[in-house]
Amino acid sequence: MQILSAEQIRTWDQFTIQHEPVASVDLMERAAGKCVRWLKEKPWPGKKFRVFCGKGNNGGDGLVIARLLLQAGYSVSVFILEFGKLGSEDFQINLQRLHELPFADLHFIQSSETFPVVEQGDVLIDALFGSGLNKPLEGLSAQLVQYLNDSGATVVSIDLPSGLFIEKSSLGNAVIKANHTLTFQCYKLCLLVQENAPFIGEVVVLDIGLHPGYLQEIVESQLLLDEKMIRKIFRPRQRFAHKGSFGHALIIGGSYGKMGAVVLSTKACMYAGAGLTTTFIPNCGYVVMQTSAPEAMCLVDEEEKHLTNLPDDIEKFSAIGIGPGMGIHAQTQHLLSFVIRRYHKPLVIDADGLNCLSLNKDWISQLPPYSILTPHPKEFDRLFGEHANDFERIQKARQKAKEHKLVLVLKSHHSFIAAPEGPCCFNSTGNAGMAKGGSGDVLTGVVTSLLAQGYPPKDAAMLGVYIHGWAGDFAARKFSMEAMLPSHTIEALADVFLVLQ
Ligand SMILES: NC(=O)C1=CN([C@@H]2O[C@H](COP(=O)(O)OP(=O)(O)OC[C@H]3O[C@@H](n4cnc5c(N)ncnc54)[C@H](O)[C@@H]3O)[C@@H](O)[C@H]2O)[C@@H](O)CC1
Ligand SMILES: Nc1ncnc2c1ncn2[C@@H]1O[C@H](COP(=O)(O)OP(=O)(O)O)[C@@H](O)[C@H]1O
Ligand SMILES: [K+]
Repeated sequence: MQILSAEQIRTWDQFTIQHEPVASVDLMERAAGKCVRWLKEKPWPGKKFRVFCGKGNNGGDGLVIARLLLQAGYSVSVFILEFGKLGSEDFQINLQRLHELPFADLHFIQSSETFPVVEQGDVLIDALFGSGLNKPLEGLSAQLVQYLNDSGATVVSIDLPSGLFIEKSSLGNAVIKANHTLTFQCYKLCLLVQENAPFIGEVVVLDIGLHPGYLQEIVESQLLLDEKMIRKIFRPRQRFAHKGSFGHALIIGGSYGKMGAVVLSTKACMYAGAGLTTTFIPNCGYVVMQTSAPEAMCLVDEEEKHLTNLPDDIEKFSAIGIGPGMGIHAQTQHLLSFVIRRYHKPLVIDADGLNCLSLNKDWISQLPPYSILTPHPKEFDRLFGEHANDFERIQKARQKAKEHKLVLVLKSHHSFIAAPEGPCCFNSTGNAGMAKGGSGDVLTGVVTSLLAQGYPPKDAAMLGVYIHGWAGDFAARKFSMEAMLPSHTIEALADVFLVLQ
């Protein structure tokens, strides 16, 4: 699914109006109709709707929703936030239509004294502002948003939680805290970033039938990964394949007390299909590794507790994943520098591998082209400097991916993948049960495995991130988000591949 800018969404509306063709007010009717259909499917115990409208087209949507709910027999009150300006054309038309209903309960909010009493069981429909927001809310609008947020009632936002910017940070601004966001036609950037988690609640994308022809006219710049895209990347195993067909992966990691990380990566690498997997670990981890991952071969550093010296012939490996649990000892940093100089194919670098890189930033420009780095936001900031918000991080990831020819995976609920070429992607799988130490190590193993199997680096990152989250979703269904472990995510890769076949 494409992720469009506010400007593109406006143009898409206009394109639809022209090419379907459909009158703008009828498109609004259709959009609101979809919202009402969704609302009707829910039980809403109080069944009392309070619709808050601005005077733009988002408010227009609110008026149509109110009318349709009224006609369906629900109890509805409408509150229009008054700015002293005339509403948009479609707003005015729909205000008139609402007035024509004999039983419309309509109010205008002109000051905080006229804020209505809101009860906990009420369902608030937030149609104050949508994609037309042009500055942070202030004055009466901001007060109303605060008032509604404090009410404790369930909030359903139409298109966007009011006050939320689509493409820039809204941190510190007055924004509606929605329980559900019914957004039109496509995902928007603001609904994918971690920092907006308090505002967006459950996101439902409603197909309002915008004209598909428009999508052929635009250059794809950011996508939300979906199963269809993943199936295009995934390559089923050939019948006559042998273990040599699926590459030989090397996982480098571990230190005293952190052997679990490299064990998880190693197992994930095998479960994701690598032909052969070798690990390079400090001596203290030998028994641990051989016992917990007997299918993997084990190379052991002479040093007991941390990594120091690799054998010279690392070029023979089809892919190398480095970092899980390896610590940042000076000798381990040196080992990373050796790998960067000696190995010429793309690397996968995670966790302490990234931390070692942060301590030696000039190595970033020396990384083999198309290496895959998988930082979480803190690791990302250590590498590329402090960022005030997620939008800045995403922008920086795009820039650094191009500048250094890297594939950057910024991990989060919707992990973001930036590559030197082509559209950037957000992931759509995964759940909060994966917010547990070790989940990242599993991802390292999966991506290294796919790289070893010959997937191009960006594909390995996209497929890896997607199936990692998908496996997490299977694990959560089986064990609950609370009790699931990264080990369960590894085992659930089996469920993913069974579906993908
Ligand atoms: N045909 C269309 O264009 C469709 C539009 N739709 C709805 O239209 C919305 C966009 O409508 P609009 O472009 O009219 O914009 P909005 O309704 O989001 O808001 C714009 C209005 O609010 C005012 N405003 C913006 N920022 C403000 C601020 N900080 N403080 C106070 N006032 C502010 C503007 O001056 C304008 O009057 C979408 O979010 C969607 O809900 C849907 O009905 C689908 C079809
Ligand atoms: N709430 C969540 N929703 C979806 N995925 C999540 C969530 N929390 C964590 N994850 C995923 O789990 C992994 C965590 O990685 P990381 O932060 O490196 O953890 P660790 O280093 O402890 O293993 C990432 O791939 C991330 O996308
Ligand atoms: K809204």
